[in-house]
Amino acid sequence: MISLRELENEARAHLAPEVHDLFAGGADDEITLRANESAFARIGLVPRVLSGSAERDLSTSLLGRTIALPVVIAPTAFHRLAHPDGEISTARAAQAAGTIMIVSMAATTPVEEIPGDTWFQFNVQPDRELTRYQVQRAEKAGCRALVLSVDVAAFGHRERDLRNGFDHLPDGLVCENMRDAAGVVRRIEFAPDLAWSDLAWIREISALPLVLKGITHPADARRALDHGVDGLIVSNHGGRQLDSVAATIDLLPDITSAVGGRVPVLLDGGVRRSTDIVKARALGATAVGIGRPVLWGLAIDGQRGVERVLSLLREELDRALALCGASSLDDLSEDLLRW
Ligand SMILES: Cc1cc2nc3c(=O)[nH]c(=O)nc-3n(C[C@H](O)[C@H](O)[C@H](O)COP(=O)(O)O)c2cc1C
Ligand SMILES: CCCCCCC(=O)C(=O)O
Repeated sequence: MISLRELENEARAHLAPEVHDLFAGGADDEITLRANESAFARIGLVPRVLSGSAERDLSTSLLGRTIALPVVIAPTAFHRLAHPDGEISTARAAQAAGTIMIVSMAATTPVEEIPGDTWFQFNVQPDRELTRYQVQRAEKAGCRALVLSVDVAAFGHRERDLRNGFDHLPDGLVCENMRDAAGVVRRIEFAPDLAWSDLAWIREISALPLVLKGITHPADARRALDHGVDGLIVSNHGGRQLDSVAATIDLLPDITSAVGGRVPVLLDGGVRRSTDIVKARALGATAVGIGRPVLWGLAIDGQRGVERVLSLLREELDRALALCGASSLDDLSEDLLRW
């Protein structure tokens, strides 16, 4: 397979239809889901030539670490629905590619068993003691940052899942990171009362860097900086929460300009080609996250499938940099774009 698009098509044959829908789907009319990808296509590149960029450096620095390419694994639930080795395979592929995996609170593998350079994503639970336990578990397991999803005041209305009646995991699979201190698997709940003032409490329970995922408004980006967060992820949850949220690549410039380089800004949603990464970098993102492509690779061929996803992006990105006349990601700036 020679592109993420081909992998996406092939994955359909490797998944039960209702699981494919669970992974592929978005909220309501899936306007945001489609917009994420189509917005990238609306931005044109204006490459430079004769710049002598014989060698390209694809690495970037993120929260004190160097990653080999500016692509991280966005947190996605239920990897063992895609492949029996689930999150372990994903993590090994991320490790082989020299990048970070953000482990989901809804992972089907305990965070302690997931190897490599990991961050831990969580939603604050109404039972704050459960959240405290999860966060401390992740820290003890060696995760290097916490990613708090802030776009989950309620659960998105996913009509494909409602139509398919997909409302629980098959026997034998559970959200392993939802176990409480007694080992009981608790249901994921939502906390609409979560507020900026709760960030201080999260700081109290963990010393790890804190990244907010699901920032879309520049005023919220500024507010997050006032609260001392360590990073932001511009995300609309891959179109799975509030439908009609603007495409992330369209939201990015206002956020990076509000942040002014004070903390890293990542973007996820619809990244399927290296030219999408070039556009995000040119608009100030440090790195991008990929969600569904990882699940497609995993469904097709486990660890090797995810490695293929990452190596395709790496090869494409190296070529795109050469064709843009860039030697490193820092050479990508807004003047290479035409809106
Ligand atoms: C099947 C699936 C499960 C997801 N699970 C989570 C999750 O557990 N936590 C979270 O913050 N985001 C979750 N997301 C959202 C992703 O982290 C990410 O924002 C989104 O997938 C990016 O868009 P993309 O799939 O177009 O790359 C999920 C997305 C998908 C498709
Ligand atoms: C009630 C189960 C919630 C799983 C959360 C995973 C997620 O965020 C998603 O988009 O799916």
